[in-house]
Amino acid sequence: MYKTLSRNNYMANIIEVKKLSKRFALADREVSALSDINLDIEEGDIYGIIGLSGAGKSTLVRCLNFLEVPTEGNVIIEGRELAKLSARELRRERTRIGMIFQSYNLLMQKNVLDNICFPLTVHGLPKKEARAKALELLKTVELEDKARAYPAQLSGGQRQRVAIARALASDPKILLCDEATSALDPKTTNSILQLLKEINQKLGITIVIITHQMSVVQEVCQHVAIIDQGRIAEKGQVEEIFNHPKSRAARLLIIEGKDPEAWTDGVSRTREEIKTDRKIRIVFSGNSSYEPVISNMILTTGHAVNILLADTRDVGGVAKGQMILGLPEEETAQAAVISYLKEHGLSVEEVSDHVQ
Ligand SMILES: Nc1ncnc2c1ncn2[C@@H]1O[C@H](COP(=O)(O)OP(=O)(O)OP(=O)(O)O)[C@@H](O)[C@H]1O
Repeated sequence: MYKTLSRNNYMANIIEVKKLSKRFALADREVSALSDINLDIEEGDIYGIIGLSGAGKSTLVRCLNFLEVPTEGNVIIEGRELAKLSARELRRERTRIGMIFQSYNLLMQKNVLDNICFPLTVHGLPKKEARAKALELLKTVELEDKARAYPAQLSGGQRQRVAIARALASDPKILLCDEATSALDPKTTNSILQLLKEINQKLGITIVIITHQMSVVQEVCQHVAIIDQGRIAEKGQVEEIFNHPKSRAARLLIIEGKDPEAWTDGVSRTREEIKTDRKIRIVFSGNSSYEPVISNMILTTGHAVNILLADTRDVGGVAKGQMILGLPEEETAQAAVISYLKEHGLSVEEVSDHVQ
């Protein structure tokens, strides 16, 4: 249960998933949603679980708090084996695990304050105390001025903030987020992710984020597990997996992006222009600023490249992310471009049209 960090310093796993499988029995057949899942999530981590549609993400997140009981295996929360708990103990355990969803799940007939008070009064907290706590939580999510508003009067981002405040009301140790930003535009997504980061740092809550977007994982997660057809394809530190994706699923999610808007408008036009299909992927992992690198490369080598995919962000003046470049036709020009990029500290790998 404990990992040694140094001689006197131990990092505890707050969630352990052991050999977990989940099968659903249908009238005529059985569906295997998850097979042999093993995960260790450290206390204080922001852990991403990413996969394509149907991979098993939602089933896995529901198994983490036994809303869905696994067919085999176990989940251990702070040393307590969920499979061994009575129904009552399980209900108590669940109050320490908050959950938010893509669809917010707010009570539309109640105002914001009452939505947050509801789980508190249900658990017996006097109304006055519940309201005081709900008002505090509204400050945490920066919605003090919306206490009397109804969910229908709020934007998607504001509704998700209310859902977060409600999830925090029972002082959880863990917050599970199931596609919590999938319905939001990029700017609102970012503000919700920053709020989750703040909650993680200030309140010390461990956060598990289920998503199909690598950009979400990159923005906030320290560790990630990639799930493919119900199995863990790859797991580890986000930066390591992003820089060197090995499994088919990781390469699909990272290199092809599955985020079609990330591809530049000129993909088809560019493919005609370059007459060569040779493409490389470069990864910016922190010590280079991408615009000067690419423009300096063109100036120095005299060879142009086509930017087929640019999924880069400026983090405090430092480039993070990736680009896929279409190389010039001539082999000597290709070699010059590749060696320039490598000399300037970028990781370079060849990519094919279809990730295998
Ligand atoms: N209650 C259920 N009964 C039968 N099959 C189910 C049930 N829940 C999920 N499944 C199946 O399990 C597999 C995994 O589904 P799940 O919803 O966990 O995937 P997901 O990665 O969350 O997908 P999405 O991103 O599309 O929501 C799918 O094949 C799905 O059809």
